[in-house]
Amino acid sequence: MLYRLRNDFHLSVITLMNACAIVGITPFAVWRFLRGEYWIGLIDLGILGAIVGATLYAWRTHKTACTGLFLALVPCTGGAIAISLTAGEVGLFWLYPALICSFMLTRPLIAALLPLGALALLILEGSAFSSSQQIWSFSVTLLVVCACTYVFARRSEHQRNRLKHLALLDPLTGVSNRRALDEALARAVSEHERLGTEYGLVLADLDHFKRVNDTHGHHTGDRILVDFVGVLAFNTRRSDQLFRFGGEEFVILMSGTTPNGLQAAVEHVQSVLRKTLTSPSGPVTASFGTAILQRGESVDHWFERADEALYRAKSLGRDRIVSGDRSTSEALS
Ligand SMILES: Nc1nc2c(ncn2[C@@H]2O[C@H](COP(=O)(O)OP(=O)(O)OP(=O)(O)O)[C@@H](O)[C@H]2O)c(=O)[nH]1
Repeated sequence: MLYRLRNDFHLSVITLMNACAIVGITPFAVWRFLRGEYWIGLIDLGILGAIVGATLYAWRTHKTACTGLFLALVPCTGGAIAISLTAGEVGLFWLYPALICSFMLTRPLIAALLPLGALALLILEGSAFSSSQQIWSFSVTLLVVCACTYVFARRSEHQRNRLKHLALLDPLTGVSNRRALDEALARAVSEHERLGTEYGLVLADLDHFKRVNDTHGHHTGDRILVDFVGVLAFNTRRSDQLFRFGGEEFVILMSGTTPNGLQAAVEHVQSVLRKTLTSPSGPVTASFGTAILQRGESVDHWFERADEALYRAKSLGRDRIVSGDRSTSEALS
């Protein structure tokens, strides 16, 4: 539970809003009932019920984007409109917290349009305002708050996306990192189980890379890693996904592939590497371990088979492809 709260920004905002709603709206609902204002008390309870229900839905289904939109639209904006129409000008103040919550729950543009739409509706209906001066001052303050919050929300959305991007990319080669690989492998296994999509895994590791680093320095090593990634990326399909697993080891996740297709794809990459990848002292080669995802197989077992195949490719002399799908070790040079 704590893990999900820490790692899912939208779920944490929805849960926080739920907690604030319970603490903030319940006393108002009780107070309204005690004063005999049953309609407003019922609206408060309706808002509370919608927020609690939507929060439970988000926790169960992981559908935080549509839950956020629902919360911004129905309990926040709809609730603020209902309170304003029932309670008059004192209810108008609820549009401000509704506005702030909408920006936390959904995309900035939608969040900006919701309070403006609510304001237009309330002005047209007219009963919530006591004078035209009040309409002007309320409209101007709401517009100012809306514009400032929009700018702030756009900036923080941009920064959040950038952080997410950086957290999943390897800074040297620009390909996805190990964290992204873990997510992609879990997705592949689940899709294989649900839809039967075939997946192939390729572990590619540069041969004697330590020697290259020791002889020519880390700058040359880095350049070779970048060239290696270029060959892997440009000689596989656009639908194939490339990851840096660590050091000089990379992973290619291929979808919709058969054992023969996987073998042919890796042979093609290997032949291009043999012709193009060089260090100042000569060609640089790579070893490959491959494995096709089997029915009912876990991520760990699938990865282990490809890793063992790579280990065999290294011990058989390097610069070769070994498949982890065959019961007997088969090495192709
Ligand atoms: N330049 C550079 N070197 C790296 C980077 N990450 C890991 N390495 C180096 O990669 C080398 C890996 O060495 P080993 O694990 O012994 O592998 P190897 O020398 O390629 O030997 P085999 O894999 O058995 O063929 C080490 O020297 C690491 O320092 C990096 O980002 N840049």
